[in-house]
Amino acid sequence: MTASPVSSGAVRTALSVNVNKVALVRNTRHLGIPSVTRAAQLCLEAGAQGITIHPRPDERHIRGTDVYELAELMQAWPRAEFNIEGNPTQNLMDFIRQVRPHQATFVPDSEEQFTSDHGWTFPQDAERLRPLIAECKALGVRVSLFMDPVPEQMAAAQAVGADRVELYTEPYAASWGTPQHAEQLRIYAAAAQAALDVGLGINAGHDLNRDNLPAFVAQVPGVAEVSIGHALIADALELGYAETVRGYQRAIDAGMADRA
Ligand SMILES: CC(=O)[C@@H](O)[C@H](O)COP(=O)(O)O
Ligand SMILES: NCC(=O)COP(=O)(O)O
Repeated sequence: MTASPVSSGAVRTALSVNVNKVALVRNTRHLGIPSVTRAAQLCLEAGAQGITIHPRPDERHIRGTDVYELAELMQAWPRAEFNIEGNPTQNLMDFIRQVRPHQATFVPDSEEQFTSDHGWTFPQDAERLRPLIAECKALGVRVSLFMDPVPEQMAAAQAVGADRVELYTEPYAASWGTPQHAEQLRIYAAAAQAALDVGLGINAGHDLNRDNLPAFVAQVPGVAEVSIGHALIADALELGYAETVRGYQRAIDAGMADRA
């Protein structure tokens, strides 16, 4: 599913479900359950507009086999998007070359990193990213750069060839329910506007959930995609995938209804 990154008010925020944590549970036994492809299928049937994975080099959750099995599954869902995240200086590019997903999200994680916790930094990262971005785009794969919400960094992200930025939203999520929430929204809105102003699309992710999602979608302009995994899969353990995805869709719809 694509969205225009320019007319922020017209952008429909797509939900891309990250199934990393289904794989994490699956990997604790040699039984193949819970199935990652079944989880993706059920989420897509319930209305998710995409599936996201982050095949880390240590295969702590998503394994190489998952990448190819999900790519095959996505063939049956031509209106949905496949988003593969990773560090392009590690193992990501081989998957991109072989699978050609709709989107590659470049994340500057080290191999042993506990989870993603920061974005790229310019100008330091520009020259090593530029050829890798160009290769993805030559393969017809959209490139999104995982970024901290720093307005001054957005022009450099565009200049290196990115199509979109994914705003790293843990600081926003951590502010939920605190006096800092309003200020965090202003920070992310300014970063998103700076990205829109240079023609970048806006994605967002990390620690988003049903509670903090509506305000983010309402107050941060032009969010084309949210990729959500940890909290959504946790909710699905209680509610099931279908009801959970519908709940997250309602949260997005509520945010869009409140857009200025
Ligand atoms: C980039 C990001 O914020 C997440 O998509 C990432 O996939 C989280 O990785 P873990 O699921 O390994 O914590
Ligand atoms: N890019 C963010 C993502 O895919 C999932 O992050 P989280 O919801 O697991 O924190």
